[in-house]
Amino acid sequence: MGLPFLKMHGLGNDFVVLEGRRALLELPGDWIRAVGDRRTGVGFDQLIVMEPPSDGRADLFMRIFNPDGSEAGACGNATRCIAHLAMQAEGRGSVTIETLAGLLEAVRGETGLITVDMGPARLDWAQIPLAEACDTLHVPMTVGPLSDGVATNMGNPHITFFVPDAEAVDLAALGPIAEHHPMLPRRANIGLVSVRARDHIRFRVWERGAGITRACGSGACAAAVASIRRGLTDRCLKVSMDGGDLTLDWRESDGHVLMTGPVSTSFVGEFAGDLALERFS
Ligand SMILES: N[C@@H](CCC[C@H](N)C(=O)O)C(=O)O
Repeated sequence: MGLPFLKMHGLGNDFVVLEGRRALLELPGDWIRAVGDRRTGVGFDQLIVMEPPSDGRADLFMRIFNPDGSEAGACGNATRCIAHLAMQAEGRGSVTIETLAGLLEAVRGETGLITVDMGPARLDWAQIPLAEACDTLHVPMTVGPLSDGVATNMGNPHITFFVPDAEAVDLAALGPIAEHHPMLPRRANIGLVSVRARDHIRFRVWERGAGITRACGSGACAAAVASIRRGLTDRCLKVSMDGGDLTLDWRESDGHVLMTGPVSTSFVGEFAGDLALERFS
C-alpha cells in the first residue's frame, strides 16, 4: 500500500508532510534517513507527521524529524504549513497545534500570511540546555571566528553568533563543529546574524540534524530575541534569510515570540515503501 505525502515549504525550508491521524505511522530511522537524503530520496529539511492531539485544546499534534533521524521539539516554518492545512480543512482562521514543546496558536491574517505564537523564549542556561552554568547572553564557546554567542531555547536549542558579514562566514565548515560543541549536550541549531538596521537583520542558519537550510523559523525567533537582548534592534523586526523574510515580534507583555510568514505547497506524492501501519481502533 502506498503512503501519500505532501511536499511543502516555508521560505524554501522544505518538508515532507505525512497524515498520521487515522493510522499510527511507525517510521523506522533508516527509512527517515533514506527519504531525507536528497541523493536517495525525495529529500526534506524536516519530515512532519500529523497525529491526533493528546491535549483536548489542540487541533492536532505535529511530530518533527530531521533528515538524520533525530526528533525536534519545534519547527517554525513547518508550523505555519501545518496550520495552513488545518485551517483550510476546517474552513477556519485559527488553529492550535500541539508539539513536543507545547501548544502553539496560529492565525491567518488578511494578507494570507500566517502568524504563529511560538511561545516564550527560554533563556536560562539549563533550559537551552548548556553543559555548564553561564550567562546565555555571552556563551563561553568559540569555533574559529565565531565566539560570544547568545543561547535561546524556542522549543529547540539555538546559538546565535553576531558577525559583521554573515555571507563571508564558511558556515558549511563551521556549522557542524559548532553543532557538536561540548557546551551543547543536545547539540544546537547555529545561527549567524548581521544587523542591518534597528528593525532588520540578515540571518543564515546551520540546522541541527539537517545542515544549511534556506530558512529556519525557530532560528529566526532565536536570532530576533538575541538581537533584542543585546540592544541591537527593536522588538519588532524583519529577519532576512536565503529563502526570504519573516516578521518577528518579541511581545513584551508575556515574552512570547510571534512569527509571521508565508506557506507554499510544492507537490503531492506517494511512497511505495513497505511501512508498518498500525490502525487506530
Ligand atoms: N526548520 C525548523 C527547525 C527544525 C528543527 C531543528 N533542525 C532542530 O533540530 O531543532 C524551523 O523552521 O524552525
